[in-house]
Amino acid sequence: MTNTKKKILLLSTGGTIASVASEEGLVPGQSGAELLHTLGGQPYEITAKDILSLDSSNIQPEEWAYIAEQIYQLRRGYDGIVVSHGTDTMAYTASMLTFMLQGIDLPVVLTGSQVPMQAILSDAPDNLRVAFAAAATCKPGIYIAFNRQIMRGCRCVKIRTTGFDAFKSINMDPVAQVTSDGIDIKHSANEYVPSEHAICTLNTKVNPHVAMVKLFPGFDPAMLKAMVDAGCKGIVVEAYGLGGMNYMRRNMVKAVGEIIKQGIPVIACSQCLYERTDLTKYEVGRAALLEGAISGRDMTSESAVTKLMWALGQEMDLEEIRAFFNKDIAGEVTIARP
Ligand SMILES: NC(=O)C[C@H](N)C(=O)O
Repeated sequence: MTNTKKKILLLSTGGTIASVASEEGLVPGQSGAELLHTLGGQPYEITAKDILSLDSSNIQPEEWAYIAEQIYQLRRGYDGIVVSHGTDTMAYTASMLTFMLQGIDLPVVLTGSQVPMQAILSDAPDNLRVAFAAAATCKPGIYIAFNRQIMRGCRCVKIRTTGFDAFKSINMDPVAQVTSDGIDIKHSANEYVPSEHAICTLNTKVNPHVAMVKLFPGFDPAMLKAMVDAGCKGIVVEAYGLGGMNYMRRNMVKAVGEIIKQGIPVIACSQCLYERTDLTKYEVGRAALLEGAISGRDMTSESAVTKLMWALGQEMDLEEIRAFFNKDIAGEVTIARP
């Protein structure tokens, strides 16, 4: 008899899901095999591999590159991959994997939990079960599975510190959900993102010399210039509302213009979680646009900053980065106006 079970690879990286109590507080301590043991039997053939054991607060560009390499090198022979990961920076990792692994040819599903797997009433078993089901049935792509929803990774934001409903898919419905009878997953049409890459490519070059600044009334634009003087090669500004920036008294618009004239890209995103940036509507947005600010449109800040790091890693110049931000690489941005 042939074995028809789907083959899934579990890559464990740490996070609360794998954490155990220590005198210093919760620390990752459980292996992927231990997570699987607690979870119990699954209708898949699952292989576990521990690649990191970190709280995700410690996951940085070096770890993104390593995770991407592991996915790229180990993916052959599997129907899908689940990456167990801390929740704190999961949305950043998912976004960056989207850019590092363009044209990914199997589903890669990140998941984690708010309560360790070891705790009796943890959310970990449910999240893992849904992640495995997603890895077995979703179209190729990078996803986050959490609290019964499967979301495009590059659209996700962590919105809760402790609640089980920790992730929201921003400006795009979840690509799939667990059905109310709990038997299946209901997939939606926006699960599939056509890729320019016919084959999966691994490109882990990033430039982490970027800054992300949340604007607030009273912010001194000289700070922005100080960042550039300190070696910053690109800035994401979380501006107000549709992307507006102040020019009165403290002239943020002028500072942005001066930085762009030095060839340094400035991406204008919104502090608002939902809906898009539109620099054309108000004078305070148009002024920034005239100075050369690049609109982040409906991207999350997590996606914008990782896209910028990746673009700078490819040594794109200002105009190439502008063109790159006008393109949808893997479902992270809506280019056409509704
Ligand atoms: N819920 C979690 O996983 C939080 C943890 N500090 C982490 O991100 O690794």
